[in-house]
This record gives sequence, C-alpha cells and structure tokens, in this order.
Amino acid sequence: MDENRTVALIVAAGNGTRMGGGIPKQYRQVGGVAVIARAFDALAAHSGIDAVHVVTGAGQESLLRAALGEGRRPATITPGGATRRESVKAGLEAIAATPPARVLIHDAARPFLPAPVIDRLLAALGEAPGAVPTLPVVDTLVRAEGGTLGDSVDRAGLARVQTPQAFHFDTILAAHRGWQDDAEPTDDAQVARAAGHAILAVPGDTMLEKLTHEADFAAAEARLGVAMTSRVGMGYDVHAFSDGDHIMLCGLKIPHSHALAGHSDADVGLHAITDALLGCIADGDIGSHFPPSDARWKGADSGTFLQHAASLVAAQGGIIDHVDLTIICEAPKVGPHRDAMRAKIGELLGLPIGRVSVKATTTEQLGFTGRREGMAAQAVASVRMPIA
Ligand SMILES: Nc1ccn([C@@H]2O[C@H](COP(=O)(O)OP(=O)(O)OP(=O)(O)O)[C@@H](O)[C@H]2O)c(=O)n1
Ligand SMILES: C[C@](O)(CO)[C@H](O)COP(=O)(O)O
Repeated sequence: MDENRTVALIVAAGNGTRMGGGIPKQYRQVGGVAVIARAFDALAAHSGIDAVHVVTGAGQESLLRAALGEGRRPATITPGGATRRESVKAGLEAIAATPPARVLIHDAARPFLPAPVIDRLLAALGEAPGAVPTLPVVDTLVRAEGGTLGDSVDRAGLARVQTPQAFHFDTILAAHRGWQDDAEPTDDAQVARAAGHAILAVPGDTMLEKLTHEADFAAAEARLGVAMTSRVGMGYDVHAFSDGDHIMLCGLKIPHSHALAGHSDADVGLHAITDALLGCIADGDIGSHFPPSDARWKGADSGTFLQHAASLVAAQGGIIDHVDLTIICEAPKVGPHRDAMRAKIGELLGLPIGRVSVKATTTEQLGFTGRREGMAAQAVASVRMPIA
C-alpha cells in the first residue's frame, strides 16, 4: 500500500430511473458540461487526490467517454453492478490492484463539489477511518402514509448525508467484502459502520445536492447561475394509408381500416415531435438522422427516433418544457386514445403528462386527409437551452 496515495472513485453505473427517460443523468449536461465531467474535474483538480477511477454501467462506456471528452482520463473504468453497493465494490476491487491509503467515493450525480469539502474530509481521515459530509435537516419530518400525514419524527440529531465519502482504503474494502446484510445499504458509511468503524461527520455543502429528479436539473442550472434561453421547434409529417388493419400512432397500436405506409412504423405523431425537438437544437431532421435508405430503420419503432432526439437535446444541456401535437385525419378518432397517447409520449420523453398535449382535427373532408388518403401531424416543442 502507498501510504501517501489518495484516490477518488466516481460511481456512475446508475440508470437514473427517477429522472425519467433519455440518457442517464450523469451523462447529461448542466451549464454546457456533462454532470460526471464536473465531478471528475473537481476531484482531479484537488492537490490531495492522485487519481480518479470511474465505475460505469453496462453499455454506458461510450456515453462515459463522450461525456469526459479527450482531456479527462480515468485511472480505471470498471463495469458496475445492479446496485450502488455492487458498483462501489467493483470499483474498490479494481483499485485494490495498486492499493492507495485513502479513497473518496463519490456519486457521479453530484456535479458541484467544492474543494473545501474535500479538504475537510481528508483532514478528518487523520482522526478516523471514515468521514462523510452532512447537512442539517431544516424541514419538519413526518412519516408519509399514502396521502395522509403520519407521525412527526424528531429532527434533532438527524442529518442529511452527502458524498464524497472518505475512508482508509483497506477499511472500506474489507467492509464491502464482508457486507452480509440482506438489506441494501444506501451509502458506504453504512457499510463501514456495520463493520464496526466510527465515521466522522464534516460539514457538507448545499452545492453538493444530488441530481435525482428532473426538476433538479433546472435547480442545478439556477445554482450555477446559467442563463437559459427558450427555443421553439416545429415538426410536420405525412404518411399515406395502405392496406392493413391498424396504425402506430404516438407509440400505440390503434385498430383501423388501413395501415400507414412508411419505411419505419410510420408513426406520424412521433415523427412530427421528433422533428420539433431536432428543430429546437437546429440539428437537421428525422430523415438526416434515420435515412429511409438505411435498412436498419425498416419497420423501426419510432419511439427510438423520439428518444434519440430527446437525448441530443439533453446532451446540449437542454430541458424539454412542453410538446404540443396536432393529428390531422378524418379517422380513426383520436379522442378515445388521447390520454394514453399523452402518457406514452411522456414516458418516452421522461415528461409528466401535464407537459404533453395531443390534439386532433379533421380538414372537413378537404384535401388528402379529407379524402382519407393519409394522415398528417404537426408538433411544436419548447425547450430551455443554456446560452452558449
Ligand atoms: N447500480 C448502480 C446504481 C447507482 N449508481 C450510482 O450511484 C449514484 C447515486 O445513485 P442514484 O442517485 O440513485 O442514481 P441512479 O441509480 O442512477 O438513479 P435512480 O435510483 O433514480 O435509478 C449515481 O451516481 C449512480 O450512477 C451506480 O454506480 N450503480
Ligand atoms: C450515497 C448517497 O448519495 C448519500 O446520500 C445516497 O444514499 C444515494 O442514494 P440513492 O437512493 O442511490 O440515490
């Protein structure tokens, strides 16, 4: 073991399920820089830290490399596990090949890490085998029982625990190797304490808040003082009817007297929204990203196209505020499916249903939609983008 060596381990193997759809939160941008890149920079720039190791999820390595760019080189990149604990253990085992004296274990989802927090943690490791940053609880605490308030919980003596969590390396490695409880620990301090070690609390920082839900991104931008600007994109699409007994519309299979003809699943609604999102970032159109000449997109689920466009918006630090779709046809009737369509689009984009509008109109039997030769759809999307 190198007595002088301190390393950092960033765990980034989560899928961000509470965040909703799109690319995992650690690879999205906040203020024009990927979340994980900010955490990486804060650790790598600290004079007390010698190397930064990263744990990433299965299939996320290209996202990780893109987010870190050329300039940031993790000492190791290790595949994570199904839980945070498993990911941390995998990272510690990778580091154990050349064991350092100390390790700081950090959530990739906490992009803003002030250097004084690291200073406090490293100083505390001179007195104890582990230390974590904490913040006082300032709100009243109650048990939540459905929609009804349960008993209040005395907040005296309670604290909120953040990361990085700092440990003597051999202590935390042994604690993780020895973890046997069936319950999943939510952090590494619990693993160390279960092995009998005293862990110190040092003052945390409000900048260190974890990005957990979608609204946390807007809060992070605000915390950073990032100026955001609104953009609006529009999309329009048409598909002709052909023989068949159903159409795909807004990601749903709708029974109908005809199918819609197209290279993909011909989902005119999702195509219009995809183009509206691409319009917000001035990045071509659905045809330039998914050319009909490419056999890969034959019969493709258009949800893939929509999620790709949303991930491009997110990669530029954009936040989708709202989408509004108008479907133009004489039949089928959209009304009975409207809310299911809104829910499906919301699911694909990671948006609550209140930010997804689906409308429909006929053209009073005029034109190609009036003659029931095909369907059209137009969409407007509004996003907030960081001002470059
Ligand atoms: N199997 C897992 C789960 C989580 N993490 C990481 O642990 C940190 C904190 O977890 P959390 O905020 O819960 O992230 P996610 O698991 O991605 O989010 P969610 O629980 O909403 O799915 C994140 O940096 C996440 O990438 C990990 O490395 N491996
Ligand atoms: C490790 C952690 O960030 C400390 O607060 C937290 O416990 C992670 O919990 P999650 O449920 O994995 O977000």
